[in-house]
Amino acid sequence: MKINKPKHDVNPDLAKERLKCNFNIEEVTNIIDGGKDKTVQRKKIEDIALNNGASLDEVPEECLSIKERYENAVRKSCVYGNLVRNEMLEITGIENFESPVLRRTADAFFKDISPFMLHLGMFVPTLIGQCTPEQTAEWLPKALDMQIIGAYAQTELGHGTFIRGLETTATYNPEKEEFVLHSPTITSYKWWAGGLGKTANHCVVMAQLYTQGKCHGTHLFIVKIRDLDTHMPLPGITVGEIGPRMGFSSADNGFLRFDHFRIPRENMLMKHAKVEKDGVYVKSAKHGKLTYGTMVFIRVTLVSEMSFNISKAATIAIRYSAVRRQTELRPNEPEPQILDYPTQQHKLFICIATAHAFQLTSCWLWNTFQAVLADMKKGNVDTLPELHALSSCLKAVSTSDALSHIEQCRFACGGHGYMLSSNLPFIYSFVAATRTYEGDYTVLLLQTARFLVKASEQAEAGKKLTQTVSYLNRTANADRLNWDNTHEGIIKSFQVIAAGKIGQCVKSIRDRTASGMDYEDAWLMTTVQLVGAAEAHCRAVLLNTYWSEMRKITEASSADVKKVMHQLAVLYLMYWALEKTGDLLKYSSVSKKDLDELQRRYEELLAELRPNAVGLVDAFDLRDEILHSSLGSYDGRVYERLIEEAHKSPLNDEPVNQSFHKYTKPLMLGKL
Ligand SMILES: CCCCC/C=C\C/C=C\C/C=C\C/C=C\CCCC(=O)SCCNC(=O)CCNC(=O)[C@H](O)C(C)(C)COP(=O)(O)OP(=O)(O)OC[C@H]1O[C@@H](n2cnc3c(N)ncnc32)[C@H](O)[C@@H]1OP(=O)(O)O
Ligand SMILES: Cc1cc2nc3c(=O)[nH]c(=O)nc-3n(C[C@H](O)[C@H](O)[C@H](O)COP(=O)(O)OP(=O)(O)OC[C@H]3O[C@@H](n4cnc5c(N)ncnc54)[C@H](O)[C@@H]3O)c2cc1C
Repeated sequence: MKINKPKHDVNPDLAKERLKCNFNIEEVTNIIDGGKDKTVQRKKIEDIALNNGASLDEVPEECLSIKERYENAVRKSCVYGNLVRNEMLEITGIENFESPVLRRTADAFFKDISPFMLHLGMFVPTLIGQCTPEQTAEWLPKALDMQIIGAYAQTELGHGTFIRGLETTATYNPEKEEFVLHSPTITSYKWWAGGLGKTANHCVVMAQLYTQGKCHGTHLFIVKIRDLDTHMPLPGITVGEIGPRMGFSSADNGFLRFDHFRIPRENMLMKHAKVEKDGVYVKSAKHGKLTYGTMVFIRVTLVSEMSFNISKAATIAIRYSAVRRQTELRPNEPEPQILDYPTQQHKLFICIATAHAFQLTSCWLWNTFQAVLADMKKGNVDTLPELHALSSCLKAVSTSDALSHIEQCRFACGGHGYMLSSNLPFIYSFVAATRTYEGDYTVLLLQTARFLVKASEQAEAGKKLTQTVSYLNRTANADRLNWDNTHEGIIKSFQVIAAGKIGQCVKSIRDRTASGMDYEDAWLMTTVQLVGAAEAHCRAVLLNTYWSEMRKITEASSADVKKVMHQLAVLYLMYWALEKTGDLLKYSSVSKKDLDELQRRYEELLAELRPNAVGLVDAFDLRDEILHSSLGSYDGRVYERLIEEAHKSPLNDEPVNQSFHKYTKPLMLGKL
């Protein structure tokens, strides 16, 4: 298999690591991609993106000013967007515009984020999910062809989480058959939307719909905000960029204020509800939250996005750890590679396993999502609450875990991991945002908790529950599980922990209401426990899904690949069992002896995986142009690249910086 042709000789330590690898790397790559044909397709698309050369920055993007950075990102986005439109979509098929493969090639162009990302990531999916067929025919081809560029403007300065509290109004005027969009307060400014500040000429806006004197709650509207020719904001629109932030530095997150801005009636996205010409409001949706569909879609895709980001960080940190040597173990012996330290393996091997766990879970979640969409097409919305609960907790936990694992990868690279040229700080700050956007961690776990409490009550009443909570049927009456030191035993114990925590929440709420509290207060007082219960449920789902999908997907694999995939999944189970020993002690009969045994086996497993560590990250098949890392390149020439990158610093353009003559010298001479 052709991967990453090295420009230089490969670092000898890294070369030796590759000789140690005892499984077929290409076979694992195919598993990750979802099949051999998918690998071939991915490589074809990557070749298109990478052969283009537009990704090459003469000056690293982080060394540019805010304006230059944005302008450079727009330049690259146009080249990239053109490639997506003219070449890549032909290969994936236009219906797969959100393919993770396209997302992956974007990283060859941007270390940070493209200002067009939200156009493809949220604007287009909203048109697909929220338009009538006539509206789709009107807007979608233009959006896919980049004739119009859109943003998703939902969050306001005063409200992100509580969508029902949004203040922007859309008031229908039947005489003119128009909606009037207005921002009545400071807190009603639209705030945060990616690409809105300078790039987009259209946006989807979430606003409170008023017609015939009545408010019907939040609905979506498509709004043209800039002239297509001059790009000037239209009269009645105030739009701009919200200012520098922790990451997302090459995109233009925006603010937007409406001053009685008029749009045609047809610009309300009317798939689930409409306003007739005379102002009559008609709701066709069978579920009240279908206008939140784009958020559910993105939460589903974020699980695979987290797998991709962890795999990047793990590749960088593991290749670096094979090259880096530090500290004499015994006098007069060479310093070991830092990858030989079990503490380093503990930080890093879980990252490889987690990337696999999230990838397999994301495929399973995607299939569940498609099945729910198919149900909804037939008018059945019964499966939506379970999908909402599932996508909420998996989004919350996958983004949160990804963030802490990526931080561990940075720690694992010592001082050099702090360099932007390592790319780890970019990956970290990008992923840090995912824990907040598209629904904050705590808020989404509380959504899952609502579903779990109801499910637990149904199990108590003897009702048969749906698949992801069916363990509540089995464990409703279980008190403490008899510890069973097998893989299935660990998974079962996580289901028992989840059931126990949910049961405890139900009990706390009941005790509190019994002592006179109203339900809302009892719920509020229990929310710390409810978040824990939803997290426990999510862990049970992740462990179970990873284990069963791994076994399915490796059924026809070679013995060596089966073995290493199995080892990774076992590592994942053991890691989480050891992380949650308190819960295991509370909800199962596990003893100190069992836990000591688990710890010993975990440490042995780290040692067993050690020879395959570099092979396992090579199997992610992340080309250097996508990794952008001085520490993680395929050739392992870490020190040469660090020096090369240092020379690119604009401060090295001249031997003496002018500030010496202006400030430092006068200070030295006492003339300041
Ligand atoms: C080149 C190719 C590119 C392809 C790109 C592909 C992928 C992209 C990958 C990565 C993306 C990259 C970059 C993206 C960058 C940035 C994107 C950021 C975009 C945003 O950041 S964009 C704003 C998102 N902003 C939120 O995320 C707000 C969170 N806040 C909420 O989401 C709600 O506000 C909530 C749920 C907290 C309360 O809402 P509420 O107050 O209205 O609801 P309420 O409490 O009344 O619940 C009544 C009943 O509805 C149920 N329910 C609620 N939601 C439901 C749903 N969605 N579906 C089904 N049921 C639902 C409840 O569970 C309950 O059910 P029950 O009654 O049975 O218990
Ligand atoms: C990089 C980035 C890009 C974004 N892009 C977009 C975009 O393109 N379009 C868009 O519309 N929005 C976008 N957003 C906004 C984003 O969706 C919101 O910031 C997010 O949903 C969180 O809402 P909030 O900011 O109102 O947080 P808040 O809800 O104010 O949260 C603050 C704290 O309060 C807690 N909290 C809030 N409510 C509850 C509750 N009910 N129970 C317990 N605790 C609670 C939270 O847990 C959190 O700790 C973006 C945000 C970021 C950071």
